[in-house]
Amino acid sequence: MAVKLDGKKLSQKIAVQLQQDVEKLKFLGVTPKLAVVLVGDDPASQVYVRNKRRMAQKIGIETSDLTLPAATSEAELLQTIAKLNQDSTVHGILVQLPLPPQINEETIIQAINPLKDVDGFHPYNMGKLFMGDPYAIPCTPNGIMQLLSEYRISLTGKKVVIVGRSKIVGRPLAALMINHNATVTVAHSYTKNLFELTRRADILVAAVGRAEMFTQTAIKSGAVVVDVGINRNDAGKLVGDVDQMKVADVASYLTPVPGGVGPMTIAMLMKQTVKFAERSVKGIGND
Ligand SMILES: NC(=O)C1=CN([C@@H]2O[C@H](COP(=O)(O)OP(=O)(O)OC[C@H]3O[C@@H](n4cnc5c(N)ncnc54)[C@H](OP(=O)(O)O)[C@@H]3O)[C@@H](O)[C@H]2O)C=CC1
Ligand SMILES: Nc1nc(=O)c2c([nH]1)NC[C@@H]1CN(c3ccc(C(=O)N[C@@H](CCC(=O)O)C(=O)O)cc3)C=[N+]21
Ligand SMILES: [Mg+2]
Repeated sequence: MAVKLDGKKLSQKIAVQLQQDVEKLKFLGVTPKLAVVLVGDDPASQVYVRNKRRMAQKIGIETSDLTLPAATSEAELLQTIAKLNQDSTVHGILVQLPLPPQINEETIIQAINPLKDVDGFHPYNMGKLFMGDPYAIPCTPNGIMQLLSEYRISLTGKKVVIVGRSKIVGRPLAALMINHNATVTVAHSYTKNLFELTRRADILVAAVGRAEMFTQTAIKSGAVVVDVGINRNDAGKLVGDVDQMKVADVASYLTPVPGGVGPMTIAMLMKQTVKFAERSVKGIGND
């Protein structure tokens, strides 16, 4: 049976550390503040907003949630971002993706001050990441790396297959894992013979968004399996991209859904916000 990579447990441990960092900041007169902009009502984004609010409260981070109607124009959203960029009490800005079709995602991401870009999606931050010198690391990839590290799973020399090439998960994770000396292959909807490829992976990351599409036939015996997917199955239950029951028999380590990558994403979002707040105070923080 695979060992569970317990993201919920690790995220709680990180929250305790962050609580202390926030206390220090408050002593110096600074309260870390994260602004989250949600346009419309994407279901995965709503789960994110809810869980994020809960953890921020626990740590002592102030959050301001701006929910705009699905019909919001690009110009209106740009105005909202400009205000947040100018507001010196706001340390982190997150615009939830996907955005409605009338809004160009690239235009919006580029409008966020890269120094407040907690997601790390701005081309400046993506560029820094790909050059091996990140300023802000995207939260889901960062959470996966922290979780592997916690369980002493090394990336050096490992064959990694990432299924999915989105800007939220697949692309930045590939960059991070290259930076950590893994040999990385990124698969997507045009990949041929997908399971032949995934069966060769020492570490498989599933980030597709299709309920339980990976079964034991997709996995090498003893592989580490990271399930990023958040889907509803036919019964309305929250499930990942991996058939957990079947894969647990062949994998060495496996992230559960829920309780794996999701809580780590939120913990990394909190950590990045605190880091940005620390950088705004002279003399504390690492860089
Ligand atoms: N746990 C967490 O913290 C997070 C979870 N998620 C979840 O992870 C999943 C993926 O999210 P996200 O990256 O935003 O999704 P996107 O929809 O942006 O990307 C999905 C990727 O999967 C690829 N793909 C689709 N179908 C197949 C297929 N049959 N075979 C191989 N590849 C395929 C697509 O290929 P192509 O590029 O060719 O279209 C694309 O690259 C979702 O379930 C989402 O809810 C997302 C973010 C955080
Ligand atoms: N700009 C942007 N950045 C993102 O990082 C981003 C985004 N937009 N849009 C939506 C996706 C999705 N996402 C999730 C994060 C945490 C959980 C999460 O908390 N999951 C819990 C769910 C527990 C539950 O409530 O049942 C778990 O897996 O245990 C889910 C989904 C971040 N995303
Ligand atoms: Mg769009």
